[in-house]
This record gives sequence, structure tokens and C-alpha cells, in this order.
Amino acid sequence: MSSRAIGLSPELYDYVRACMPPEHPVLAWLREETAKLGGISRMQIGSDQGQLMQIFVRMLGARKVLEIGCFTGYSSTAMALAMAPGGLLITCDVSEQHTKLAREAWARAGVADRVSLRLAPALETCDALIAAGESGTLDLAFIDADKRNYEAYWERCMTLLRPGGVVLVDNVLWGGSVIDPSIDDEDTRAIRRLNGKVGRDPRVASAMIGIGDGLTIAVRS
Ligand SMILES: C[S@@+](CC[C@H](N)C(=O)[O-])C[C@H]1O[C@@H](n2cnc3c(N)ncnc32)[C@H](O)[C@@H]1O
Repeated sequence: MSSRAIGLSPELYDYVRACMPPEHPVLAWLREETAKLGGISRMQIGSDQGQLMQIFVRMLGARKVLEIGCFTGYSSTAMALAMAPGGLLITCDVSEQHTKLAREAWARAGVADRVSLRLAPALETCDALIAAGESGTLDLAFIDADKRNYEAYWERCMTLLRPGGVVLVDNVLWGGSVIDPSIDDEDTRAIRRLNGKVGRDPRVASAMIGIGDGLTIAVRS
């Protein structure tokens, strides 16, 4: 058996997508609406990653979820759709403009009751949750915002997750930049720093997978 991952050609990726369940109509609508924003729409996760994240929500029976990086709401809507009523998904962003579309998506998907948007720098929101006594209570966290703060977000998630809780970190391969020695900008360095730390962090069991732009999955001890 090969120890290497199979590279997905566009045709093979289409095949994988075709074998997965169809995208929820609200998520398909949100993808179309977000595409109208132009290049920035690349920040949105893929539908295959959304479906994987829904599996984590279901496997954990997640009732309390933190998302760091809402944008137009694809990942939050996907996760909220997989949560049972009565659950709470707190999502952080600093953009009033982009999260307007997210609010519309939650309403259309019928999940607005379980989503709470915090429009503030995510570190402030994390620290407010810790100050409010929420340490050790989160079932699932998703880190997908400014890369420079990835390590700080990781530490906040270590505090906030319950034992057995899961943190997902997006963009950990950063378009391949992580292994390109000619690239040395602050975002790339921050991702490399976190990637170098996660595998040796005794507080978690972790794996890195090649979905989307690379996803780290870690379970809190
Ligand atoms: C990659 S996008 C998130 C994509 C989203 N998860 C999705 O599936 O569509 C990153 C988001 O993080 C937000 N962001 C950047 N810096 C932030 C900060 N310090 N605090 C909170 N949000 C921040 C940006 O405004 C942007 O909407």
C-alpha cells in the first residue's frame, strides 16, 4: 500500500463530489451568492469540507461550537444544519458587510435560532468566553480567520474545548506555501509555526488531511 496521498485531478474531484450527498440547497445558494463577490469568494470552504465538518458535528453530538472566521457563512451554516435544535454555534468575524449574507443563509436554512454572531476581533470573543467560565465546555472549534493569530486561537481553543472535544484548523497547507522556502511572509510563517507545534502538542491527538487547502483535526485529551 502506498504511504502517499492520491492527488485529485479536477475529474477525480468531480467524481468524489458526485459520490457525496448533494449540497444542501441553501449552501448551494450561498456558494452562488458568495461567488458574486469575486476573488474574495476563495475564502469560502469547499462543499466536501462542509460535509466532513457536518460529520464531526454529528459524531460529537455537538451542542456547543465555536467558529473563528464566519465570512459569508458557509461553514457555520453547514455545521448549524448538522446540530440538533437547542445547540449553540458562536461564530466570530470583524466584517459586518460579509456576515450580512451569513445572517440571510442562517434564516433561509432555519438555523438562526442556534447561531450567535460576535462581531469583534476573535481573540476578544475567545477571552470573553473564558472570562465567562466557558473553559472546558466546547465540543467543536473551527479556526479559519487571520493566520497571524492561529497560534493564539489554538491556545484559546485548548482552554475552551472539553476533553474529547475537537478542533479543526483550516488552510494548514496554504496553497503549498508551507514547503516553499522562497515564501517567508508573516501569514505563511504563522501557519508553519502552528503546524510545527500541533504534532508535538501533548494535549491533543492530531492528524493533517489534504482536503481543501489542508485541514488539521485534533482531539483534546
Ligand atoms: C477564510 S474566511 C472564513 C471562511 C468561512 N469559514 C467560510 O466557510 O465561508 C476568514 C474570515 O475571518 C475574518 N477575520 C479576519 N481577522 C479576524 C479577526 N481578528 N477576528 C475575527 N474575524 C476575523 C475575515 O473577516 C473573514 O471573513
